[in-house]
Amino acid sequence: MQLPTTVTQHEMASGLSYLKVNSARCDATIFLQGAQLTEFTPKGQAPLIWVSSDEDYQMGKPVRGGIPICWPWFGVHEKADWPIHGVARKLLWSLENVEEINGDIHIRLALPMDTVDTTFWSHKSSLVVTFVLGHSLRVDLTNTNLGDTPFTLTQALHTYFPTSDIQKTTVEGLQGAQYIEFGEGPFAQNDVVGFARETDMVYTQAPTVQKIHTPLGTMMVAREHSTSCVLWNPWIEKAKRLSNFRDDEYLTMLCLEAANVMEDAVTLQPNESHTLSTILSWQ
Ligand SMILES: O=P(O)(O)OC[C@H]1O[C@H](O)[C@H](O)[C@@H](O)[C@@H]1O
Repeated sequence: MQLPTTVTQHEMASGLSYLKVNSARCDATIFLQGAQLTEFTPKGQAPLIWVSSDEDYQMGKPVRGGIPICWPWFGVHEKADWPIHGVARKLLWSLENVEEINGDIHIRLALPMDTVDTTFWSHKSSLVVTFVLGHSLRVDLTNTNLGDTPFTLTQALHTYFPTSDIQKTTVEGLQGAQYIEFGEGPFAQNDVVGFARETDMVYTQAPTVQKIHTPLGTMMVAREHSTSCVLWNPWIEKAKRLSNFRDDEYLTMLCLEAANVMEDAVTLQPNESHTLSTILSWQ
């Protein structure tokens, strides 16, 4: 495949391959494993995406940060020994297309379905992700039913955002939504959300745009074809148990994840497609 001059492919000593984008509009990094974006920095602005400084980029392990793709289920499966957040984030995706369109770089990857363990997903389907990298970042995750029976899945674009101080960080735009936390709820979200403890809220009926206010600036987070999202910060105790996560890093990150979970799960009839999208930028 002929890459535009602004996109280069590299390999780490661990064997992980990644694409590097250095365009007039942004710098970005996307790993083929998990189709996981780990860097997006609009030109002249601060990084919009967080990755742990403890990350060691190993094969078979999702990177702690960036945008892990959770598919074909989000969170802990009802079969307790199945992997949390599904299987797509650990598998090698194939690079389908890279092109520059009106100054934006479009990168498309697909999950080769013959690499998905049929214990976990046996439906005839396709899963494709497209990153549109410009002054902002757009991620489109498209599922298509290629079989002759319907199926249902849950999923999320599990985006890690930076902050310089979680205690001075708020999320605006969830007011009016309902949330479940630690198996309890639904509760009504009436106010702007702050952080003072472990946070693991699954929102439904969520407005489509949130603003994350941090001392670094305000980030805009929009979703399409999604009425659910997840807000997460592990706080002190859970931070100690997480892989590739320094004990004090809960102070400098949060996740706000575009999702299709709970009543927002996706059911696709034969030949039907669904695209979950998230659009991210500094305000
Ligand atoms: O450590 P991971 O498997 O990447 O999961 C990290 C986190 O993802 C989501 O935000 C879940 O709601 C959390 O409960 C989970 O701890």
